[in-house]
Amino acid sequence: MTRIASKKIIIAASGTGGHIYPGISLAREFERNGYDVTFFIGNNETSVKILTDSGLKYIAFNMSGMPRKFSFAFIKFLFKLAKAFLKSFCEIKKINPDIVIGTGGYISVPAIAAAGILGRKTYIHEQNAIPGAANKLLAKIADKVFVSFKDSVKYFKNKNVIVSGYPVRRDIVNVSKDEALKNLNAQKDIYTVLVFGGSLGAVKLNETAFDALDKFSLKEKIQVFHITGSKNFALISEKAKNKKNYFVFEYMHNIADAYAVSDIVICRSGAGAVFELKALNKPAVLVPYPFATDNHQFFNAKEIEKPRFAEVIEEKNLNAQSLLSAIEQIKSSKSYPVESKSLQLPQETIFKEIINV
Ligand SMILES: CC(=O)N[C@H]1[C@@H](OP(=O)(O)OP(=O)(O)OC[C@H]2O[C@@H](n3ccc(=O)[nH]c3=O)[C@H](O)[C@@H]2O)O[C@H](CO)[C@@H](O)[C@@H]1O
Repeated sequence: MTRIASKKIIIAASGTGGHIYPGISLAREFERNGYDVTFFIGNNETSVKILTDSGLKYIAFNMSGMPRKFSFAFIKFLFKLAKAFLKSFCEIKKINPDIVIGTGGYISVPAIAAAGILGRKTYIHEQNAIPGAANKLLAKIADKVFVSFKDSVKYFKNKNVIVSGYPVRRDIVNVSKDEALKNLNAQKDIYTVLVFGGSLGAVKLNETAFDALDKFSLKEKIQVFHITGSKNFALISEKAKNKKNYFVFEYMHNIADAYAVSDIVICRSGAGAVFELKALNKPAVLVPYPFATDNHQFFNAKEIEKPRFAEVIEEKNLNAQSLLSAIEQIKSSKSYPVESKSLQLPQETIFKEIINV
């Protein structure tokens, strides 16, 4: 067993919470073990907002997602990619880590490629049931590939692939309900619903959830925490302004508290949400984002639909009535199976796999 000597690592992650939070979980695990962590992120609003709140060091790159069609925007993207590669190369030489980890988003591509050329150990984590284009490409050069889902091993042929699971943040699993109730100034013993549409929000889900919960509140006393994202925060806040026990947020850095107090969650099925719900054994209504690459959110949702933690509604079938029925179905079902929890968090598994080479 050879131990890696340098106590510095770089984590490249960008774009959405689903890519960045697993990077943060890994960063915390490396920090716990005395490592100095620097993030490479894209300079988009979500990435900067999450990293600033985390207090972790980061370097922002001028990068955005790859346009799907060949166009002027695509040529601009290639230009930015080349610049990001050069910048990654220089920053990796300066910081001098032995390890570079990519947890997704296009920033992983220049970071892992430059690290590979500089002879550093490189690792990637794929969150989704069906891998994205960037990770399929990077798997060809990375030393190891970590995946959340057992079924996604098949997409990485001839590679050193490890099923680690999704590194859910420690605070999400550790927060106590009493503490969370206090932090949110929430009521105890009242049916509590958390609504959110992934890290970027979801307009149709927001509006339909509001209407379904409006009907539900005529039959049941409920309390709602609704995270809207920026696009229709103003609209949902306006609709909810005269409603009792209906709290609207644009974004919640302390979503752990909202999970802890809720009896049911209505959300998209990004890998982050699915594995957080799984870790908490929390019943949910999932509405997969229909335009996710290869419909991966639908397949993510299967992870908790099969053991019946969740009702899944495809967006084409989403309306206030179908959502209300799913909520009522879950509320009346007493027996959601409780999974035994693994004692080792995925970030601990990944840390050990990387360090004990
Ligand atoms: C639209 C899109 O392409 N979404 C993708 C994006 O997910 P996206 O980031 O939208 O959704 P995920 O569910 O994977 O992750 C969201 C994360 O943000 C956190 N959160 C959210 C709202 C909030 O107010 N506070 C907060 O902390 C959640 O707890 C979760 O950890 O990356 C995921 C992982 O690759 C993919 O599965 C998704 O398909």
